[in-house]
Amino acid sequence: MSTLKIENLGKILGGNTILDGLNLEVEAGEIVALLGPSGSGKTTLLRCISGLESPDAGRISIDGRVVYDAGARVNVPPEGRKLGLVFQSYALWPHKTVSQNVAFGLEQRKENKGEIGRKVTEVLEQIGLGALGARYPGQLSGGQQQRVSLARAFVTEPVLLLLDEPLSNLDAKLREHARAWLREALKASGKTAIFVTHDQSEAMAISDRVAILRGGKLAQYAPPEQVYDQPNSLFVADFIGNPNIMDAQAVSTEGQGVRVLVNGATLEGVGVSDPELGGKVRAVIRQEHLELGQPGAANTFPARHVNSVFLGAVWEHWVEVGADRLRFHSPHKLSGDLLTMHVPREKLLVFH
Ligand SMILES: Nc1ncnc2c1ncn2[C@@H]1O[C@H](COP(=O)(O)OP(=O)(O)OP(=O)(O)O)[C@@H](O)[C@H]1O
Repeated sequence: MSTLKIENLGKILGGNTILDGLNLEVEAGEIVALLGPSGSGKTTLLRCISGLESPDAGRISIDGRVVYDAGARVNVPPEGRKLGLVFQSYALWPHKTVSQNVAFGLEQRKENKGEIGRKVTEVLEQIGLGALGARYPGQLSGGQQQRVSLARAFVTEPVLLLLDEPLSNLDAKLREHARAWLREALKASGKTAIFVTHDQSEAMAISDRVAILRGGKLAQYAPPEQVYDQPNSLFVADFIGNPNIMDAQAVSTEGQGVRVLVNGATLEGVGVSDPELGGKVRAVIRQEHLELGQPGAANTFPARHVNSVFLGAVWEHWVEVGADRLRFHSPHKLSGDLLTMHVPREKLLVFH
């Protein structure tokens, strides 16, 4: 049984369709990232799951219980959905200590005082804040405050955690550490979690599956490696990882393989969506799959070197091929104007 099941969810706001018959299932213990362009409906979806927003159509079940059903007029309020919410702003009480902040949800439920103390100590230990229970939020770093907000969500033993851009208030360096820590903490707790992020690497680093939204629908829902290596559409290929994209023409096909004409060169690639022979297609090459090749070798094409920038660990090089500018990385500086570029045939993705 899935911990979260969303069926045909619809939401209209200000006359616009924001969620458009969306379906999504999250298994127990799974971490799912909601990723998509601005305005694709990520926050609205999270708010509908939480009960803070009411959908207009469809059904939401949490842990096997229907919490929203448009047809049956079921709409369980947020506090009845057994959720843990973690906000971007942390939303901590400034005048309460860390322990008091974490205890708050349990006190609201009128749990036994001794039991509350035990649970708070346990969750603070678990989340690496054991020594900081007596401090006030103002005496903590951003990363520590984020941990408190997570501890506060954990302590109520929710069946599902909803996190709204949980790391976006941290500076870049802290954020990189925090994403590894957040995945570890969620996995150690065994909790099911769904989070919204604008950051692709964060989505991929933390989640088991990425749900990519486009116009209120699911564009692709798959593990991070699959979304990256096997995007199911040009939209997903382009959205994830900022790849090189060129106009091309499909010349012939053989099974999944497709031969394309790109800027005068004939290359072999993988057809993701059925290309029409002679028709216009788009050829996608990720930056790390483009490399220098030997003139005359298979799947190579000539290019003119136009620019290079040093990024520390690697050089980023820009080359021109016909009207296209392509980007690739290498550990070396480039010499020479005219280059031969190579792309392995399984790394050239062709979209209709
Ligand atoms: N109260 C509202 N009334 C009308 N339109 C709204 C309202 N709230 C949100 N919208 C619109 O709904 C769409 C989806 O918004 P939502 O915040 O869910 O997207 P998002 O994917 O989270 O975007 P972002 O990445 O920018 O946070 C946007 O076009 C937004 O302008």
